[in-house]
Amino acid sequence: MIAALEIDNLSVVYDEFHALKDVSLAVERGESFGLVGESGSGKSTLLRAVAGLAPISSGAIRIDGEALRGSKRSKTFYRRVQMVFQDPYGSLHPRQTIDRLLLEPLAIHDIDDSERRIERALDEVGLGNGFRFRYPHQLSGGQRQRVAIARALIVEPSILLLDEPTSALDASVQAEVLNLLEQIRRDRKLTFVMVSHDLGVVTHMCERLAVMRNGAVVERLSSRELAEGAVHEDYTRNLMIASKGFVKA
Ligand SMILES: Nc1ncnc2c1ncn2[C@@H]1O[C@H](COP(=O)(O)OP(=O)(O)OP(=O)(O)O)[C@@H](O)[C@H]1O
Repeated sequence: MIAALEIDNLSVVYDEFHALKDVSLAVERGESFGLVGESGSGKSTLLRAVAGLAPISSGAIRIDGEALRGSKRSKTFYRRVQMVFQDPYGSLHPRQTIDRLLLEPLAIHDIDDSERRIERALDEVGLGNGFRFRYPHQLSGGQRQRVAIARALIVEPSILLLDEPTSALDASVQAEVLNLLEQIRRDRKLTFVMVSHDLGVVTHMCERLAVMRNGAVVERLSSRELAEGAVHEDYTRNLMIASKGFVKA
């Protein structure tokens, strides 16, 4: 079976600095895959490279078997991968209504049918049509993140890249948004790649994960293995100790 996302020997180099070194991963369709690692280990860079937001120095990224690189990537390629960032304030333009914010990706991808899609997306993230003409500052943090999720979903991607999607939220709101994401993944049969510094969140949401250090993958394991402390690297054990509330290694 063709993997939803295949990353082969991917490297990203900024000037002389190797932010990613020969990273290889395969994520199956419908799977929720986690990326963990200390700050600066390259997790966001990996997501950004898949989304076309970081320059690929060498290696390949395939989505549903289709490999395209650099400027040769088509719009439909990008449409299949959407990203949700940690800080919805940063990703939602403050002077645009929710309606405008949702129309923007539709315009970029030349998608008609905006009325139906906006209604469906808002409904799906638990915000009714009443939110359409509000501005981001008129929403709570959790509601803003729901808008960011709706904005990613509206172009009907097959993969959602989630970069610390709930780290900026209070604990109870965090659980609500994680449950919402899980529901959406099942309903839409989406593939997730999720970055979180919180190992509890990753093991709750993902079946398998990769541990990153200094731009490389140092260990791959299942969430069950992580939860049971069946890890090989001391580095992974240290991440477990550092992650608040996670099983002590
Ligand atoms: N545009 C850029 N130019 C130069 N260096 C960059 C750029 N983007 C990221 N880096 C560097 O690449 C390394 C990896 O950064 P990245 O944001 O991927 O780490 P991360 O694991 O996501 O960290 P965090 O958990 O703190 O978000 C860091 O050392 C960072 O400074």
